[in-house]
Amino acid sequence: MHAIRNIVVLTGAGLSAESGLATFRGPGGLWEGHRVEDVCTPEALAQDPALVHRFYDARREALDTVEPNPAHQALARLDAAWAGELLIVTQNVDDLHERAGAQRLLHMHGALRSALCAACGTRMPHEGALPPGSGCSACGAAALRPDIVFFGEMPYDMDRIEAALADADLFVSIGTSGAVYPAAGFVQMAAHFGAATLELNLEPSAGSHWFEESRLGPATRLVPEWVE
Ligand SMILES: CC(C)NC(=O)[C@H](Cc1c[nH]c2ccccc12)NC(=O)[C@H](CCCC/N=C(/NCCC(=O)O)S[C@H]1O[C@H](COP(=O)(O)OP(=O)(O)OC[C@H]2O[C@@H](n3cnc4c(N)ncnc43)[C@H](O)[C@@H]2O)[C@@H](O)[C@H]1O)NC(=O)OCc1ccccc1
Repeated sequence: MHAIRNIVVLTGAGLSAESGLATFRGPGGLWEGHRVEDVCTPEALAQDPALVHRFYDARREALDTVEPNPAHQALARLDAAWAGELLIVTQNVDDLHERAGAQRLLHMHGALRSALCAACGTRMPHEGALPPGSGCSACGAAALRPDIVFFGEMPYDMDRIEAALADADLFVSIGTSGAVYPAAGFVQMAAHFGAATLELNLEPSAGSHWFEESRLGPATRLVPEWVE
């Protein structure tokens, strides 16, 4: 096996589960009987902006009640120590990666601590509740929305992600069910360009068969073991 220099790590809700944040497809999924698809689409935002804004206000507020766990901390240590290329691509909208100290990180599905102007496209840090019709400081339009990539919307930084996958020697997927695209297709892309592929997950995922190796167990055990 060729030397590992360039690593891409993909993370999902399972990474933050042991910090106390609900996953999407675990028991009692995220939202008061709402399917995520019902509150996480442009149509839902158009139909019932108050519901969608309240959904993300509640998740933003919950961030103050949780802490990064040993899996987040291990990835931050790897980020600080790894001399080669490393890119942590998270599907998570929580801020636990960066609170653990991760730097080489991108949120492909947006972030709770950010707001997006639907009129001019400006993204800006945001704390606290975000009522519908909040004004954009860049263009003045009353068009701020949660800075979240909804279903049917293009994820952020796909060019950077695809370039990193094409150069990767190792692709590692942690705490994701492999149910949502384009993230679920990254393992195939990385393998196509010759990367070794490793999955760390509590249970087999929809994409496990694409990985050369799958280790099953809680992220707080598997990730520090893998990093050390
Ligand atoms: C449902 C699915 C079939 N639908 C899609 O994939 C759609 C449509 C689609 C596109 N291409 C396709 C191809 C085929 C089929 C469908 C599609 N994709 C999209 O709409 C995407 C955008 C999707 C992004 C939606 N936003 C999210 N999040 C933000 C919101 C929010 O967070 O509220 S997705 C959201 O759901 C996904 C949930 O998955 P996971 O994170 O994996 O969580 P889950 O609960 O499912 O699983 C947890 C896992 O962890 C494990 N686990 C649990 N505890 C632990 C533990 N303790 N330790 C370790 N592991 C653990 C469990 O075993 C489990 O496996 C994440 O991506 C998450 O971000 N956009 C797009 O395609 O745009 C088009 C386009 C293209 C070009 C140009 C313009 C437009």
